[in-house]
Amino acid sequence: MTKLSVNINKVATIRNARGGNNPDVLKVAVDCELFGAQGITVHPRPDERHIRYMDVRSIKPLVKTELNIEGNPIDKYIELVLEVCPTQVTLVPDTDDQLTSNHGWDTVANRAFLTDVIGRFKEAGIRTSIFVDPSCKMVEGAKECGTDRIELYTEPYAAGYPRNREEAIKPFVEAAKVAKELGLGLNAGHDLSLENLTYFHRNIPWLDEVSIGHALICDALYMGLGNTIQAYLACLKD
Ligand SMILES: CC(=O)[C@@H](O)[C@H](O)COP(=O)(O)O
Ligand SMILES: NCC(=O)COP(=O)(O)O
Repeated sequence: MTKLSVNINKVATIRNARGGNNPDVLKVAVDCELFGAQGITVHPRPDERHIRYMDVRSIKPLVKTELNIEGNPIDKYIELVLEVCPTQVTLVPDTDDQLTSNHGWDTVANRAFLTDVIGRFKEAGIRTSIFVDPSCKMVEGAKECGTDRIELYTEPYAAGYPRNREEAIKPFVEAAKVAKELGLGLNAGHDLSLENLTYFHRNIPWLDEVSIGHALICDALYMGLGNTIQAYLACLKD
């Protein structure tokens, strides 16, 4: 079964535009679960322009499914994750001024650092995932770091899908096969949508989780949050 984790960063972005508490990010997290989401993802960035560190602290006791905290493991992020103790932590190599995540880790060059950080989170009982490009070498490198899972960075798949989906999926299937052979859990995310999700899942049915934010929140403007979550869940049916 592939779980749907809803990334609520975009909800926080709208709230932050006016400085008040509308929409209420905490209520949205709870409602996503009521509507069928099997996880909540948050991605706090150092400038807190999306979800804030304080939001993450407040969300933890409310989430009844799985809380996934994504981000670059700088010191204050590591402290936050160890304090909140989510179900899963996903390490993403973002720079501070990045518009959004746009690449995975070089798991070979950063092996010592990643091994150390992964070890600290696992010692605290937190499942770990490393965000990687669809490269067999990077998946093997992630395994060497001791992580439980990887998350495939799916933007290139989403970008290539309208032109040639057979070509776009190829490196992802290869990387996913390597992950499976190595016994790594498998997540995927970035720019997945109602257009491209079914095909991705059909070709990699052993996916453990997808985390989806941007397209899902955009769809919810037209379809409503409940209908939208149900539509995404339907793409993940076995
Ligand atoms: C790692 C990843 O791909 C997502 O967390 C993505 O970066 C969403 O973040 P924003 O919606 O805040 O851009
Ligand atoms: N890990 C990917 C994620 O959480 C959401 O990415 P997107 O759907 O907002 O591009």
